[in-house]
Amino acid sequence: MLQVEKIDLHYGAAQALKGVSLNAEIGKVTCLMGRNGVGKTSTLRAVAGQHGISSGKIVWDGTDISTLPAHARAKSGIAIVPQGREIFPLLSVKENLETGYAPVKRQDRNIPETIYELFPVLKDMLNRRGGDLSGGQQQQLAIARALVTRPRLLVLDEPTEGIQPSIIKDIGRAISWLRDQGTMAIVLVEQYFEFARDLADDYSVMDRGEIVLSGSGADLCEAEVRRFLTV
Ligand SMILES: Nc1ncnc2c1ncn2[C@@H]1O[C@H](COP(=O)(O)OP(=O)(O)OP(=O)(O)O)[C@@H](O)[C@H]1O
Repeated sequence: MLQVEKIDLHYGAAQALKGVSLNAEIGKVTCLMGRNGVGKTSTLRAVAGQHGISSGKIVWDGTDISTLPAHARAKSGIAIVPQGREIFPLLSVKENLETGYAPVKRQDRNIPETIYELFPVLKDMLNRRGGDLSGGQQQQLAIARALVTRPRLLVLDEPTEGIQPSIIKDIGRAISWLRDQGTMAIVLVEQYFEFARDLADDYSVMDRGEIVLSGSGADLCEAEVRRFLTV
């Protein structure tokens, strides 16, 4: 289980997160919603170790990981699918997947067949360059690369952004299948309300660096959440 406890995060003198708390449990999807610039990505960066926190703590599987570097967090089973996907355009699809090997033990350095079951298009395109894939295919590749690390905490930053509806459906199905395996906690940052609502076991909404609403997906009140999503 992930426990983010009252974290603050600063960029220089600017405070981006104020006392943010968030939990994510194995076998559940926790959705983090909010407008642009409210601190969703900063929260994920803090969890993945890409940016330090100034106070509070981050506990993963009972261990305080607040000061662990990003590569050590990856080794502890935390994988991030970044906003904008950040795949390597000149590497092939297969090579992009293999970049996920870095944090895993030598004997686990293979591409699990389930990845091709979730995203069959990747199998057909293994030798194509990452940069030649459509935006939706790149998003699937970015998720697949995270799965190669055998995560127990999968963190996704706006996976539907700029993606065509048919692929959004495939991604939604994949997230829900991964949740149902009961082996990983999933934190999903999303601005696409219906997508988040349909997947959320738990949700939190941010505004101006703070969590302003949270609860279980079953109790999510659309009007209340949308108040913090519309500009
Ligand atoms: N590297 C950075 N340096 C300085 N300020 C930053 C940096 N990254 C983000 N910020 C600022 O921190 C605040 C929170 O940004 P963050 O990216 O976490 O928000 P977000 O909710 O993820 O938004 P978006 O959906 O646009 O990614 C914003 O005011 C943003 O301008």
